Formats: sequence, C-alpha cells, structure tokens
Amino acid sequence: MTVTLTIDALTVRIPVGSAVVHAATDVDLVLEAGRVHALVGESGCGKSIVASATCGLLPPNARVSGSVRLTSGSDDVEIVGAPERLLRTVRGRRIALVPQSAATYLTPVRTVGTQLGETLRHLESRYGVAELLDRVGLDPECRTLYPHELSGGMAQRAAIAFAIAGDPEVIVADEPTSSLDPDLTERILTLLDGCAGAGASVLLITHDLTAARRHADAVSVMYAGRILESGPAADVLDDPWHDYTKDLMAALPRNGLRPMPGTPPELTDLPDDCVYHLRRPGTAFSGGPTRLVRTGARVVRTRVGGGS
Ligand SMILES: Nc1ncnc2c1ncn2[C@@H]1O[C@H](COP(=O)(O)OP(=O)(O)OP(=O)(O)O)[C@@H](O)[C@H]1O
Repeated sequence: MTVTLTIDALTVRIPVGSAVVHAATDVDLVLEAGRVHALVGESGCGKSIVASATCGLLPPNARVSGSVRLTSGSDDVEIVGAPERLLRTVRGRRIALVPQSAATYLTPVRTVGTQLGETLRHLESRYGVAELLDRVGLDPECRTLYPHELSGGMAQRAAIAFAIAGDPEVIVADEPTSSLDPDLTERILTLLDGCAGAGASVLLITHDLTAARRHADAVSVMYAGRILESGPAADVLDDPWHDYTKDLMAALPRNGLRPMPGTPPELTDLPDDCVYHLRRPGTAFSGGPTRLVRTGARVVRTRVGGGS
C-alpha cells in the first residue's frame, strides 16, 4: 500500500520570553513511499523543528498551524493537533524519529539491550535485539552497555536500531550520520536506502550535500524557516535555481570552497517575507513577497512580480 506523508503550510512559532521564534514558515513537503527525501540547509534554519512536527513532538508551548498528514490507502491521520493517545499509536509503528541528540533519548540507568528488548516487545517487532544491533553496525555485545558507555556514533546507531524496530512506514532521520566516520556513514545511509527500498518514506535531514546527492531521490532546501527550493536531488544539487542553493553548492570544497555570504539570521521576530536578500543583496529571488512556483518536478521560491 502506498503511504505518503504530506506536510502542508506547516508554520511553527515558539514564544521565548518576550520574543517569538519563527521556527518554520509555510513549509510544504511530500514524502513518498519508497523514496528518500533529503532536507538540507544551514544550522538553525528549522530542519529539526520540521522533524519534531512530523512525530507530534514539538515543544508544548509551540504554536502550530498547517497540516502533517499520514495517508495510507483510505486511512488518513492528521498529526498536527492530534491527541497524545493517537500519537502513541503512530510513533514507532507508523512514523519513527531518529533524533539528533540520540543519547538523550535513552534511559540512563538501563542497558541498551534491555531498552531495545522492551521496545521490540511493545512494537511486536519481528526482529531480535542482536539482529537489529548488527544491522546498524553495532557489536551485539553492546546490548550490555549503559547509554553513558556509548560513544556519540554508537548512540546514533542505537537510535537508528530503535527507529527501524517496528518497520515504520515513515522514518525521519535527523542528522543520523553526523558523528560517524565515512564507512559507517555509508553503511547507515545504505541501510536507510534499504528501508526505502522496502517501501518506507525516509526524510533524511543532513548537512552533507554530497550524501544527499548520492542517497536522496528528492531534496528540499530550507532557509530561515522556509523551503526555498525542492525537486529531484540530482537536478536541484547539480543545477540549482535559487541563489541560496547556488551559494550552498559553491561553498563545497569540490566547487571551490567559496564562503557563503554573511551569516544565517536569528529566527526571532523575523519579518513576514523571505530574508535571503539581506545576506545576498541583489538576488532576484528574495526581497518582497515570495511564493513557491512549480516547473515540472521542481519548485522554487520566487519573488512575486519580480522573480527570476
Ligand atoms: N524548544 C525550543 N524553544 C525555542 N526555540 C527553539 C526550540 N527548538 C528550536 N528552537 C529554535 O528554532 C529554530 C530552528 O531550530 P532547529 O533546531 O529546527 O534548526 P536546525 O535547522 O535543525 O539546526 P541544526 O542543523 O543546527 O540542527 C532555531 O532558531 C532554534 O533556536
């Protein structure tokens, strides 16, 4: 059965003291079954907030509008605003999150094996503890370790084992390889490819544009809470249309390491419009109202009445 996760006009505002963080603005994303969709963009642009929203795990004081809809045949579940008892039936079984700070999700006083075993029983999983640890490249002996005995990379792999335990329809992996060496990175990304190959929708949040190019079918580029460009990964990353994506690509070592202009903005009390023109004066894509314009399989945020 084809399952999709459709994020539609997702907007998240988080009050912090007397200010408001514009953590996500009008985010549209469609995750299709059997495909890896990469979400890229600089630190603090809102990628993890989108990840949390897909699993109903936003901070309790967040103000959320828009929709995150899981569709499978005639079964339609809306995540935004769903009661916790419904979310509990969805998390792990239908949508699983590989959190960015993997170690903090484990209970410190129980071994990895005990916690993973409980998760497997709860999800009525078809896997065993040793089998899952092996799939993520961990020695099955790791079952006897406590979370504080895991390195950052081991904790990340343990988090992936928890996420895939229930064969979820959607896997949201928030920088799952940031603490791993190149070999393990490749192994984990290949494992996620395999999950997509078996029918899952995978959202891969990453700073690694080369990995996104190699492993993702589609990519969305995010800046200051907004999607600026989306489309097939090879098209967008080899031939970017938006100036922001061009700047990101030009900053890669293989493209000459040209530094990004300026620095990313604070997301506190941003104006209503896209703000990339403040970093790159003269860009035709930002500076005034913008909207996402579709051309074939590609979508690019374009200035209304003056875009390129
Ligand atoms: N619990 C929270 N309360 C208030 N603001 C938050 C909270 N979580 C995230 N933010 C803010 O929301 C914005 C987006 O953060 P987010 O973590 O989603 O960025 P990111 O793109 O995932 O960054 P990175 O690549 O560094 O992980 C940032 O300004 C961040 O400070």
